[in-house]
Order: sequence, then C-alpha cells, then structure tokens
Amino acid sequence: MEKLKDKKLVSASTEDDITSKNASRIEAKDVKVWYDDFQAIKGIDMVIKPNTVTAFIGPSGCGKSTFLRLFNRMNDYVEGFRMEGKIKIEGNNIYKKKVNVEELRKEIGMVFQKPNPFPKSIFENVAYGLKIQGIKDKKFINERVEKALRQADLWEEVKDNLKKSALALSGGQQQRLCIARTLAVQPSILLMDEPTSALDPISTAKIEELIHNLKEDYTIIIVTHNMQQASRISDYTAFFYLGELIEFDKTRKVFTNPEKKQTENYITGRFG
Ligand SMILES: Nc1ncnc2c1ncn2[C@@H]1O[C@H](COP(=O)(O)OP(=O)(O)OP(=O)(O)O)[C@@H](O)[C@H]1O
Repeated sequence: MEKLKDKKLVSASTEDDITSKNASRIEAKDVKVWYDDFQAIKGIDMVIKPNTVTAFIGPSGCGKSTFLRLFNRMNDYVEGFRMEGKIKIEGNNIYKKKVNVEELRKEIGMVFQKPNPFPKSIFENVAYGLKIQGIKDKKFINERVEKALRQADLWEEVKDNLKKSALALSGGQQQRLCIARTLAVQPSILLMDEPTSALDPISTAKIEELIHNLKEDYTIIIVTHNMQQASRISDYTAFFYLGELIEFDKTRKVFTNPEKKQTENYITGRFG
C-alpha cells in the first residue's frame, strides 16, 4: 500500500484520481497518555486490521475518546497532554517529528458526536476539503462531491438542492453530510466518536448501515455507549476500563463469551 508512506506524510500532495484508496492497518504499542499528572491510558497494545469495524466500549471516562483521538493526533491540541509508546499506521510511526499532521488528517477522517456542518451550502461543505487542498478542477470537484454524497447515502435526498444551506438539513442528514465531507478527501481510516448519540432511531439505522457498507473501503473505529450498536455493526470490540484495555476480540466472542469478568459485568449492564 502506498498511501501512508513517509513520503506522503511529509510532503503536501493532491490526488489526481477519484478511485478509492485501500484501508489502512493501525498498530498501537505500549501506549500511555497523561493529562498533566493524570494517566488516562495505561500501556495499551492493539492491532486493528484494515477493512474492519472496531467498536470502543467502556464506562464514561475510561479513555475511549482519548485513545481514538491519538490516531489523528487530535490530542496534540490539549494542554498537558503527553504520550509514550508508538502508534503506527501502515507501519509508519505517526508521532515522528517529521510527520506532516495536515497530511495525516487527510488520511484519517473524523466524525464527531454532534453533526457540525459549516454554515455553507451542501455542495460547499463536501467540496471544502478539496478546495483547501488547492484543487480547482471543477469537473473533478463535482465528481468527488457526488461520489462522497453517494457513499454517505445522501445523494438521492440532496442532488436537486446542492446549493441549499447545510444547516437546513435534518440532524441525521447533517451527520451523513459530515461523513460525506470526510470521505471527499478519501481517507483510509474513519474515526467516529459516538456518531449517532444525537440522532433518532431511523437516522441511527441509516448511519449503521452506512458504516457496514463503508468498511469495504475503510478501516473504521467507532466509540459507542450503545451495546446493541457495537454488537450490530462491529467486527471487533475493545472494552476499556480505567485507562486499560481489558479485552479486545471478535465482537461475537466479547458479547457471547467474554474472557474477563469485568467485560461481562459491563455488557450485561451491571456497571457503567
Ligand atoms: N483535556 C483533558 N484534560 C484533562 N483530563 C482529561 C482531558 N480529556 C479527558 N480527560 C480525562 O481522561 C480520562 C479519559 O477521558 P476520555 O474522554 O478519553 O474517556 P471516555 O471513555 O471517552 O469517556 P466518555 O465515554 O464519557 O466520553 C477521564 O478521566 C477524563 O476526565
């Protein structure tokens, strides 16, 4: 796989095709995180295979979001943040000094809990990432926008109203728009931090179906508090507790025959 070679991460470049890239493999080695004196992650190892959906579960404050945000270096902005260990994507340590964080974030898209479209048109929201990369070719941009909206299963609903404000869409449509905006720059990994917790059941079902379809092209990690959701959509589940990775296995195994008592207690609702 070519996409995450050092070359790509250290020098800005624009893609000139609209084909999908391959999903990436993620590897965490003895990862520890502190916020000032508080240790939020206590030595985690994990390998996430390409083209899989992995759910991060665990009670509030156990470190799921902190761990997720390591993969696109979002924690770098947090005051007092310090990390030890290695995060490798396609074999490249993404915390090396020479890594271009802007480039990294094109490869690793993120979708947040609350849909956060820009106060711009539907089209401009999806085209945004391409335009800030300096891409000017209108035909290319149009094709990418359509492709991303189709991948996010929103195209049929918005194709006649691309100039309409994104803020006029429903919450569920806005979240699919945010997914399209992320997909337009063709990442290889999609990080989702509770992407459906603000949505109604129908919109949630749509996003879940979408996640299922997207794993053909992406490696997906989703933080969720919803056990049914984790068991419905993920191939692997990681259970975190107090900054430690207690169990990480195939989802079916975690939910039907967990190795650890703590996991069982959590998934059966006995704590958290
Ligand atoms: N910016 C920060 N500064 C200081 N401590 C933080 C910061 N962000 C998170 N923490 C602490 O790190 C720990 C892990 O937080 P994190 O948000 O990763 O947990 P989480 O499992 O995602 O929780 P939730 O399910 O409630 O979102 C918590 O104790 C939290 O208080």
